Amino acid sequence: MKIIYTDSLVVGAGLAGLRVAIASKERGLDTIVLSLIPAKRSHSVAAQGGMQASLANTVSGMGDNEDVHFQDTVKGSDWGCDQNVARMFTHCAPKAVRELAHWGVPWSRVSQGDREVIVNAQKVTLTEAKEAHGLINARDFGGTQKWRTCYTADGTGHSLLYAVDNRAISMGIPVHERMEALKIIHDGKRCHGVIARCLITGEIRAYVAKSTTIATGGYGRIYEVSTNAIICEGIGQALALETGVATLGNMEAVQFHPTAIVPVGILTTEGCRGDGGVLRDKDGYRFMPDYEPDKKELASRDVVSRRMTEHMRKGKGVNSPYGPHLWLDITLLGQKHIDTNLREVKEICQHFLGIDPVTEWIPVRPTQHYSMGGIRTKPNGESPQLSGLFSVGEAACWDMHGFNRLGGNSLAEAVVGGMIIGQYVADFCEHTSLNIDTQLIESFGQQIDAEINQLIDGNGTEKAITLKQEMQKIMMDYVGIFRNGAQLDQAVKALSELLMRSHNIGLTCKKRHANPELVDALRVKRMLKVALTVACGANARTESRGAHSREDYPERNDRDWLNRTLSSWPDENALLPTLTYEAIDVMGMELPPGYRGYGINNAIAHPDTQKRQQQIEQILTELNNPSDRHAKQAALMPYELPDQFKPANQRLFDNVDVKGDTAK
Ligand SMILES: Cc1cc2nc3c(=O)[nH]c(=O)nc-3n(C[C@H](O)[C@H](O)[C@H](O)COP(=O)(O)OP(=O)(O)OC[C@H]3O[C@@H](n4cnc5c(N)ncnc54)[C@H](O)[C@@H]3O)c2cc1C
Repeated sequence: MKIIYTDSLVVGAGLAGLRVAIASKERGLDTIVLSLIPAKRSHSVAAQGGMQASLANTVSGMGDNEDVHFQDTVKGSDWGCDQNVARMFTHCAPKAVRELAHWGVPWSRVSQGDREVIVNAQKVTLTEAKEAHGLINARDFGGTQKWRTCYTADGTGHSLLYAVDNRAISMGIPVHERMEALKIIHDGKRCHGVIARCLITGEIRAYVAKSTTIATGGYGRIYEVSTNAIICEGIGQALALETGVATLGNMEAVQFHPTAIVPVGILTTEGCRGDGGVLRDKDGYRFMPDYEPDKKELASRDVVSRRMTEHMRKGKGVNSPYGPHLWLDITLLGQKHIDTNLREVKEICQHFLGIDPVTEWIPVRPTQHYSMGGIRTKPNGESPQLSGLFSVGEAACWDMHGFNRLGGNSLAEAVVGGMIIGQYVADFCEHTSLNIDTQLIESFGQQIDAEINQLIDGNGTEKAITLKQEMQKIMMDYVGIFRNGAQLDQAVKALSELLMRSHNIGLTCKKRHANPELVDALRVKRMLKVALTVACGANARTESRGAHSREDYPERNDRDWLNRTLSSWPDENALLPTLTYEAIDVMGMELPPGYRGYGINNAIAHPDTQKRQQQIEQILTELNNPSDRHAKQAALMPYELPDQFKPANQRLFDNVDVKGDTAK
């Protein structure tokens, strides 16, 4: 087995992984990136709508800053996030957007003067300031108080990934494509790299490194219908899980996006609603204002997806051969707007539905979209259990999203998280040395060899693709938008049986090199373990928080459940994960639990909430300069950041007293 040594190993060439690799390389470290596919085809490229950062250039973003973005993120998470991390993130997001502009991202820009937009289905004129002309623009997205989502039409992920990958190429960072990481090399305390398999030749290689960063994206494809690319199968999470040491956080927190097209599940961006599109039922009636009078279509995604499902359950969905759906109406935005700002959506509608969204409504239904759960890390991105193992982006539970992430906060997490964690990874590499017994490396390589030999030479009778499809259906039917104990019990039982059956997989094609059947066989067992962490976590969490919605426990229960689920895998033969819980300390919160401002207001309070609220009031009254928001925040909840990111962000209208909504 070939052994390749490096300082900083990054598994995953999406936005998050590449950004960490750039940070390592900038610090002079030898850096290698592994990817299933060419970097520019990573799933980040599919992101449409935009990236949140509180630049406050546009008139509807005036008054925005880190504090407002922080509040939106914490409320969006249904108080499930790590508020320290949300602070690190919101502070650095404007810096990341400007850095990306410097690297060539053609952000949509503000044009001074009047422009007509659609707000709440009405034409409204916005007047952009002369001073803002040419600065980075922002659009409205769900769950935010300000227009904060920076965008390049509806191809934001494409622009970002191309710019970041081009930057990585210009720095000479090697991406080893078609290399699939299958096992983490570790000694129970320290991570030493991965064993990977070349998808073309079948060669098994060891990559041994000072730091190993898992940036493999989400696990959406454990579901039957998902907006995710087909490679988003959760193998990164499985890598960590199979160490038996590293934990996964909040795996039950799975987001359903309100507007994927029916039946195939391709996304139409939240930008459609952000720009003024509305949802209609079978009668053409705009129903969201009845459910959410304040935010309407722009409540956060978990809320809108549930409201849509409720409405369809009342018989208001449009019947189709593929089940009921609702309509997304963007006709009111007009051809020019759609052609310039939503052109990918238009093409998707034309190519996959044969309709023109300029004149016709789009059939949509909530569909699996995002993984809030992932490899649990500390705020510096490192696993609390395995030193040298880092994780970032959708693969990780860093945890800035809690139980629901806001639209536009994920691209931002990938680049901002990559920017910050990249520095911690580089620090780690600079202060550590490679010291590993080569026998340990060989033993992990032999485990993968043995697994492949068993599949090829054994006489198993199960088909990997069948097990995968059964798993995907179980997840869709029983671990979806609305969950209940009876169905979750069924899901756990059925998934465990599938896991048992996966030990008896056999192959029709016995080739060791490029062999999709072998790839599926290696993955499905891992995917099933990931699926079990989701189903078991959901079954155990007897409350509703963010995207985790229990019909039998409809309240958010801060008293008993203000915590993070940690899953680990006890041993190779186990059929269920072990769950433990990490408390979220209310007394350390800058923003104690409260009402989100949308959705149902039914939380059972945590006993410390009132105490912390009083403590905050006390701290604020004792401040010398209560109008200095940086001093205020530092007094309430100081947080760590690498030095270069600490300076305050500057905004065009910093010294202007902004009152209320400036739309006229
Ligand atoms: C259709 C769609 C639209 C979206 N639009 C938006 C948006 O407008 N705004 C927003 O904020 N978010 C959006 N998101 C979410 C956002 O795009 C993703 O969360 C984000 O891009 C994930 O980036 P990442 O770097 O973590 O992972 P990815 O971009 O998924 O990259 C994962 C990488 O890991 C590699 N990999 C995976 N497994 C292995 C393995 N075992 N071995 C080696 N390599 C491996 C892959 O090859 C890939 O390079 C959207 C998501 C979807 C599905």
